[in-house]
Amino acid sequence: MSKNSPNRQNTPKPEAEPLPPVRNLTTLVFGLVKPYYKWLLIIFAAMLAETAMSLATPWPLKVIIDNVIADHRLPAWLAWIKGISLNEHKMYLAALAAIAMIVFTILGGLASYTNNYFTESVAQYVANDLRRKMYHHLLRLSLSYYDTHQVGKLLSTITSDVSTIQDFASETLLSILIDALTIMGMLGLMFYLNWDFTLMLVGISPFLLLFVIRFKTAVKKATHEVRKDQAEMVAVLQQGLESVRAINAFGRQDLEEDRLKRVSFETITAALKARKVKSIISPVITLVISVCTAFVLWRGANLVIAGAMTIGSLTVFLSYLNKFFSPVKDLAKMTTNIAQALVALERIQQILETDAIIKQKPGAFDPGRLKGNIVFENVAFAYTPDSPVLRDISFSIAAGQHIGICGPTGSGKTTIASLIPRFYEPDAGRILIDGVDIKDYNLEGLRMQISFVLQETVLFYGSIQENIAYGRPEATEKEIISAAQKANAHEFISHLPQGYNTLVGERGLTLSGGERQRIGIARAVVRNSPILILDEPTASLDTEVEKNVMDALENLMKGRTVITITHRLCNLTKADNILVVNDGVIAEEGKHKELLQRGELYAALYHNQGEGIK
Ligand SMILES: Nc1ncnc2c1ncn2[C@@H]1O[C@H](COP(=O)(O)OP(=O)(O)OP(=O)(O)O)[C@@H](O)[C@H]1O
Repeated sequence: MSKNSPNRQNTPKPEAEPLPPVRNLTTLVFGLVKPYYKWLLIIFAAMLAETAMSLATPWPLKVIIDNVIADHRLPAWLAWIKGISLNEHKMYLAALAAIAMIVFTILGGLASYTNNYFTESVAQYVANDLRRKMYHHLLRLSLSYYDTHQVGKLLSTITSDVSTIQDFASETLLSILIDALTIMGMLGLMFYLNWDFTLMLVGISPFLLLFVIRFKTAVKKATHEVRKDQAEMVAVLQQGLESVRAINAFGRQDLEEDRLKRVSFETITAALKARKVKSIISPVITLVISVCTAFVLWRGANLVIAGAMTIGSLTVFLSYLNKFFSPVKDLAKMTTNIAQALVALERIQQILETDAIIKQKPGAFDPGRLKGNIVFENVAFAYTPDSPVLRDISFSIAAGQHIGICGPTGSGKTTIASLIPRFYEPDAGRILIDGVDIKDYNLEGLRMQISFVLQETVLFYGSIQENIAYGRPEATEKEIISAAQKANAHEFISHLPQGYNTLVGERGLTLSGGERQRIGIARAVVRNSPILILDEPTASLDTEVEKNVMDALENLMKGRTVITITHRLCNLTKADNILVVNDGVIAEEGKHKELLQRGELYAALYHNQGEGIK
């Protein structure tokens, strides 16, 4: 069975998810925002301006209360107004305070606009970079990674976790910084207005902070659970929708719905648990705030009566008090967002840190066009350490030879072929092409020399033309048409509504199995690589269609080294050599007739097929 078969993809796989070290998160974040440092500088300047304006807003009120309504001494910076007569200077002051209020608001608004716009830009671009970085990485991982990771969960990280980071960067992060700046500015001004009140506030803050930090750990743990369950849910949905044909065929909609029901309920339970933890923070902080405000009101009233404080100062103080606790409260609420962002970052980091990459040797070189001489020397391989699939495989194929690989199902035929383009690495032994270990070639160059026609040809969404040219995008229209002719596909393509421009693949026109295979063959013709691997290319076709596809394959095979994996032994009668694989070793080797005469495994397989599948 080919590795791309839906059955294999749909088997739920165990998933190990160790958390990455947090120190690497800083490196990740730093690397992500570094390209946008100019925007960050603009954001920072705008943030300072916004904070300054927010701090300045209550001061006109103080001037009105203390210097216009009451007769307090003018502060030094307003002394120049004194020259004007008393009544006039009061009107002057009132107008000035009113204008100042408007100016502060306008400047604050402008700063906030700049802030928001640039922060959103940074967030969008960082999310874009993250998505692309992850996709880039995922597309280059060894196929063994996908044997143990569900695609649905990966999808969930690329979409949901990246959006969490984006929202955090565009909304929460900005607020946290503004809040922190505001708190610092306010503390300074509050000390200036009345230091003993301020000391009291500062005294409470560490307790609040401790409380918030203590809860952050709990919230983060709960958030982790929620995200895990959500990803599980996406995996179930993705698997179900992808297999909708099989589900309908077996009438097992109920089973799939039950699967979703289970994970969906698990998500609810985890989300409610997380909410329970989060909900404690807000009421506790509100209580602390109201106790402080009550104290300031009581003590402030006493001070004003005793003449130790002006009403205007008390008003500014109260307004700051309100403002002081609002960022503190926000910061507490943001604990949740911070926890969510950290969890998302960790999940992203986990993907980016996976080094299940086929390693490129230093000095690996592009082989250029190979002749196609293939040698396996004592190759052993296992997908999982405790169950070896290939044990000691040695064979050689001369350039231009056509060899067949057959054997009972599950004996390791497809695995042998997967090692040649290095989809997986052998655990022992080596593979040479044209006398050089394939590890010495760079991956891209090596893979360029190999074409596949598999049991099912995957069509990508796009035109037939693009699909044929998938393995060599620079192919000309003439080359594409000539390839389609060699693949016996030109005729049916010409009859399609838009010919070579007809859209196929998901949401496009559906082609029959035989038509898809011929597109697959045309694709291999266009790629024109010296090594060709055919893995059961006609297994899913009926005899009539198979003949047509076989003719096309004959055209494709000319002048190339070809490895044909097949159960239909009658397709191997012309092969230069046949390897009969059994239980991870080569049990027999020879030409069709020789193997039949020998009367062992090959002969048994051949006769088991009733010699009929001819
Ligand atoms: N991705 C994988 N992860 C784990 N085990 C795998 C994987 N692919 C194949 N195997 C196992 O390795 C063994 C050999 O599989 P392989 O597909 O190479 O056999 P095959 O001879 O091509 O089988 P078939 O004739 O059914 O296509 C089987 O036992 C199979 O279950």
